[in-house]
Amino acid sequence: MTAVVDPDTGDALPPRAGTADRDLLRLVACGGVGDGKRTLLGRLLYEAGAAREDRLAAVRADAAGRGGGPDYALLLDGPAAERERGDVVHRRFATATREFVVADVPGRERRTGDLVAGASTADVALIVVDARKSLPREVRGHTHLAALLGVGAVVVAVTKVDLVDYGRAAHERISHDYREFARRLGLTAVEVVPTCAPLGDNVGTRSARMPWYEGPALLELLESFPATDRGGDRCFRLPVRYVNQVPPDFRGCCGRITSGAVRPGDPVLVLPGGQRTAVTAVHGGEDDEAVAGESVTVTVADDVDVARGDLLCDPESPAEVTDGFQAHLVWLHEEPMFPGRRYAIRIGARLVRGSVRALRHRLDVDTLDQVPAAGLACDDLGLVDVEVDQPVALDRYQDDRRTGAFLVLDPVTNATVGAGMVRQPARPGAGPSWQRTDVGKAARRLRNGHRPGVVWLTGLSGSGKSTIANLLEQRLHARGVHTYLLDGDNLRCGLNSDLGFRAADRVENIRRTAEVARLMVDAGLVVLVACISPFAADRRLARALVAEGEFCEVHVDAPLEVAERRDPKGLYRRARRGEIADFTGIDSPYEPPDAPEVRIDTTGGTPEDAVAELLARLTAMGMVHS
Ligand SMILES: Nc1ncnc2c1ncn2[C@@H]1O[C@H](COP(=O)(O)OS(=O)(=O)O)[C@@H](OP(=O)(O)O)[C@H]1O
Ligand SMILES: Nc1ncnc2c1ncn2[C@@H]1O[C@H](COP(=O)(O)OP(=O)(O)O)[C@@H](O)[C@H]1O
Repeated sequence: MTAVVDPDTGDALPPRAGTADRDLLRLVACGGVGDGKRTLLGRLLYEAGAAREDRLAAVRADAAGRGGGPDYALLLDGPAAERERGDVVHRRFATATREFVVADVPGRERRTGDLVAGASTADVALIVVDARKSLPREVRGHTHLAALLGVGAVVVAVTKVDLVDYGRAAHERISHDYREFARRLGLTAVEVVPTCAPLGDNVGTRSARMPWYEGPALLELLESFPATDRGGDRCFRLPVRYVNQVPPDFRGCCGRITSGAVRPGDPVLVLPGGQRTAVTAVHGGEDDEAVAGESVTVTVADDVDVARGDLLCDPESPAEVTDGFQAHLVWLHEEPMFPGRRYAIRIGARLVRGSVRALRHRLDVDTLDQVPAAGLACDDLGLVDVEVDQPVALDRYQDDRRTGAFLVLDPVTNATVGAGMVRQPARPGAGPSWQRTDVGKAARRLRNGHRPGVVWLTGLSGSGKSTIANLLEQRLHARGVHTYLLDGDNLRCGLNSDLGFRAADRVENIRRTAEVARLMVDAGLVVLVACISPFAADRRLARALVAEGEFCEVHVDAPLEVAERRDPKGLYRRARRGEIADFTGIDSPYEPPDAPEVRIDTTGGTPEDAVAELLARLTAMGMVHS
């Protein structure tokens, strides 16, 4: 067999001449640590004739040095950095009839994010199970995720059958249990192949040592699967990455077709706007036609409004336009996801702001149990309700894996923090929308004679928030400013009396407080908030709820030793004695603000000094008249 392979880089190389018309099959390979996945993949490369000569020589030298059989796993020596980091490695190789891309998912404990990266484009999951084991939890987890990510078929390679004397029983047991488990997930296309990778049994060719097995060898099986679904048969979708304007009148919509095909004359719908028009020209395809996977520039008739981030689609079967959807969300970041926090969300070519409105449950990927949860930690998977600030066009993931997937980004760093699959768009307008009232903020401002705003004091317990806020309110009140002080302790006596001090409770505490502050700003007040508010993301949320210039973040700064020495309520003492858990600064974190409008060091001056400084700042912001 001839082969195209780049096991060094794992990069998707263009196929060698003569292989261009071979069907591509995308595989995701996973298995537990020590289950023999690397040896099997190495042997698969070898059987495909895809191993490099110098690497084969190294394998032979290694075997001779050890005085044992060849270690085929050494053929996989992929990019060192990826292996060290434990990232997914992509390997491309080909046989005479077929080209393969294998996403090799590391068999480590934390793997949800890896699997999402490897499986979201895969056609077939190759799952490795040690013949001596029953179905390990991780195999169940891999299968669950593969099903969720739309991988249509599974090949279970039962490895190490030599260690069960090539017997039929282990194979039959695994085969039965696995099919039963997969059926519950709706996965019915399951093949099971018994293998011994070091000796090559049933990898490239059928093994004489297992006459009871009548199916094909692994490579034969993989060669026989239907080709990768590139989306060409589905309805047309083109996320517009940018609009190329060339005066006086050329306007091309540029992007990569994710599904279907497009030709001049085709009617198209521009979403989320909803304008209907027709394609006048397609640049970038062949013979005026372009199909899924191709990057194109499309021009349309009429002077319709098309902008970067829009979705061009087939009017007969359009994507849904919505400002909310239910989705499976995989969290990929060390900082947990909590409902209410604001994120950037990328769907297709569109980038919007939004948040998880509700976390319905966390899914235990191994047991399929739905577990109640307040947040999602790194590698957790949950079912969530997402709401976005502007309407977006999307499909259900099960209908289209490209326009039904989205990424969640940190709004400040732009790092990817989550990946999701749309399960169900919400009915447009199903959620409540803000009702405009005739007496608005502007009218109240006129009547009050000052601008409204939020003075948000954050800091450790005992740093001085309540003392300063209280004194500031007295001064403002004396000057005729309409104020209200929201103190953490007071809020926790009523509105937030159901909340404790775990991270998720604090997030909800600050979300509610910020929403109340927003309403009070709408009512024309200068709102003083005195809450520890230990997480920067939540303070950002509070800021984002009011208009530019209406938020003044004040870091009431005292080192832990000072706050603890003051201990006005005796809480530090109790926390040190272990009577109070999750106490800020002791066993719960505090993230100081990077760039607050005001930082007050309370180890120095008096509360009066602090208030004088704050008044000056609020005067400059127009909340107070001098
Ligand atoms: N475990 C623990 N950690 C921190 N604080 C505790 C805790 N248990 C009780 N208290 C008391 O609750 C007050 C803090 O409530 P907040 O609503 O400001 O906290 S937070 O913003 O949700 O973090 C806080 O008030 P201040 O001392 O004024 O900050 C304490 O009086
Ligand atoms: N410059 C200062 N600003 C505010 N409080 C101060 C200052 N110096 C000393 N303190 C004292 O520190 C304590 C702060 O307690 P408190 O205002 O209840 O803190 P917090 O609301 O942050 O928990 C009070 O006893 C206060 O008198």
